[in-house]
Amino acid sequence: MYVNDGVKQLFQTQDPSAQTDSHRLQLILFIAPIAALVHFVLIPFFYYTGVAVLATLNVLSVLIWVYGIWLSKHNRINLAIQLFSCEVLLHSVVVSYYVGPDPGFQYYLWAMSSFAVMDTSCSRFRVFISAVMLVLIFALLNVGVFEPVYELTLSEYLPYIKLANMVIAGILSVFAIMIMRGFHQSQQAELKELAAIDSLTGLFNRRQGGVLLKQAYRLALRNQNQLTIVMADIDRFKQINDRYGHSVGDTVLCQVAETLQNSIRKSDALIRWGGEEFLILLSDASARDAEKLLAKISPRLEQLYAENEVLEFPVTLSFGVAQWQPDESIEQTIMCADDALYISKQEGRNRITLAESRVAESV
Ligand SMILES: Nc1nc2c(ncn2[C@@H]2O[C@H](COP(=O)(O)OP(=O)(O)OP(=O)(O)O)[C@@H](O)[C@H]2O)c(=O)[nH]1
Repeated sequence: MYVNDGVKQLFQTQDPSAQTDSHRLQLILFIAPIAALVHFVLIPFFYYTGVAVLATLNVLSVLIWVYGIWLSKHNRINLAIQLFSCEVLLHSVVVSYYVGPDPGFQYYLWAMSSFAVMDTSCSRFRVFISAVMLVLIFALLNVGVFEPVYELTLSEYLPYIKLANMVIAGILSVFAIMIMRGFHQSQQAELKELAAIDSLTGLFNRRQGGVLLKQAYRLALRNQNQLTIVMADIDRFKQINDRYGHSVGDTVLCQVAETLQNSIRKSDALIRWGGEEFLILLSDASARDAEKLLAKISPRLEQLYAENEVLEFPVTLSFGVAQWQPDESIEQTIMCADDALYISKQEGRNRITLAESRVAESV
């Protein structure tokens, strides 16, 4: 698996609309079956309490909620939400008209207002107005704007029905907000990750590299640990791009990144520093330790070339190594590693150069 596979997956789930849809679908798949079940239970209730019109209305409601589930599963979530809003509105008004506000069916309008704002097909203003309308209609029904046409025969159960409706509607409303909270949190986590990761290779990007370098520097300063910086650069990478095209160049970059990643310890950090340049941050390691570690990389790259059917020459890397000295800043160490890398390039590439002044001190 390439190092960047994880990031590719990240990008696949990164489409914000796809993410919103998965959260809205999750919400619908929780709410709609409950709503359909409640309506289903109400069919015999209204039938035996003598309000046949409401029994029929509940049959229609069950069908609407089931159809809404089908629509949602077929990527028509906004239409499903609009349909649910209309159903709840119609149901609340008709039930209040026939039996008044006492059974508390109008509370579903209140819950629906937080659900209706999830319709992303309309402007924010329209969605806001629709949700506020639902709340206003709830308020009107709740104060008893209609004189009930029927008197329910099981009126002694009305307080319990009202209680159940209030609790169910309230929980649905809380659940809707919880889903949106989860969505917001997962988006924040992904944004944080995207800000730190290079999209091609899946390595830390230069921005995050700066943060890691500072952390490692402070730790080394406090604990008097060794710290070594390696600058690595792919040799004649332009030729690879020019000869085989940019996408092969990208693949080579990812393969090199993966080889480097597999060659360092988990406690070390590999950063994509520039186009075809990498920075390796080795904690608790001297320049000599780094040299030994880097010596293992060339054979691994050669092996990669042997397995590659496109490239006609092996990919090689030039390295510059500098061990941090307690009296210098981390920027100075990076500059030394960069100078050492320059020497590697000057001397013919595919080699490791240790920053001169530090080698004697580090052995
Ligand atoms: N495919 C690909 N190419 C890149 C990327 N970033 C930088 N490059 C290319 O890397 C090449 C770097 O070329 P140079 O700076 O001349 O270095 P080089 O050819 O490796 O030569 P030396 O470093 O001197 O060995 C340029 O052609 C850039 O376009 C990338 O993300 N993908």
